[in-house]
Amino acid sequence: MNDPFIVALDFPTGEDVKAFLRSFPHESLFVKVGMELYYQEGPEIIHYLKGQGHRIFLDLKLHDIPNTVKRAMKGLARFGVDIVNVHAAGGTRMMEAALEGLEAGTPSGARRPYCIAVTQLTSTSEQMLHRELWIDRTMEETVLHYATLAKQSGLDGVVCSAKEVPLIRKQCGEAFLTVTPGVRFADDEKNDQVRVVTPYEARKLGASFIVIGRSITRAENPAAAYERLRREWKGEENE
Ligand SMILES: O=C(O)c1cc(=O)[nH]c(=O)n1[C@@H]1O[C@H](COP(=O)(O)O)[C@@H](O)[C@H]1O
Repeated sequence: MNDPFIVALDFPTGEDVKAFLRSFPHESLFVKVGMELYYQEGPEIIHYLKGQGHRIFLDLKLHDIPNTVKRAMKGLARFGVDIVNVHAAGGTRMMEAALEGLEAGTPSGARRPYCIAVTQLTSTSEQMLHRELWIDRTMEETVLHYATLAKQSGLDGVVCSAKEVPLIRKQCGEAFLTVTPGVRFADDEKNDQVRVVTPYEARKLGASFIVIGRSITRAENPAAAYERLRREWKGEENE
């Protein structure tokens, strides 16, 4: 079944990943490999997960000068992952370069990975935006502006909070992907996340995919937590 859920495999080793995935012996998941795992295990873990039939969001959040991003993306395109990302704050020329690299590196006959841009991290509050980052606009205006830049650069979508999805859909169209972390069950700790919604709220707001980590990966019974996610997404467990 193709669930719109991307499970963040934020683990320090491949062994931890394998132990976690033993809870899902018959499932092809959509998983996210981020910095913690990739910086330890490298391309090997990508090949392993692909070999197990999982779809992959390789979340390395590239943010550098256009030439560097282009060349890095050219190499990443060879892995055959489904989604990669950059920071929209790198600007339109950097985002265009990311796409050029992906197009150049994708083997002929293969599909280019989707490229999406992080707008504002879901750990960023409105207050932090103004006081610390000196961004003089509201969170919604800022996220919408970055989404527009990503769209103008030819990217396939953005990473944002589900709270911002309705505005982005209106401005950037229904086909533009909205991938939304900062998802928690109502009784979960928020941890370092600030712009948080429940799975049911994310669906109501129109998120294309939700990214969910600790609520599943740190659950006592990950398979049961994943089933709860499926039920909540469908609205079967909401008042
Ligand atoms: O790009 C991301 O995936 C990302 C962007 C963002 O704004 N916020 C965010 O939490 N993430 C990632 O989404 C995952 C969320 O994990 P949990 O907070 O454990 O559900 C982590 O792997 C983060 O690196």
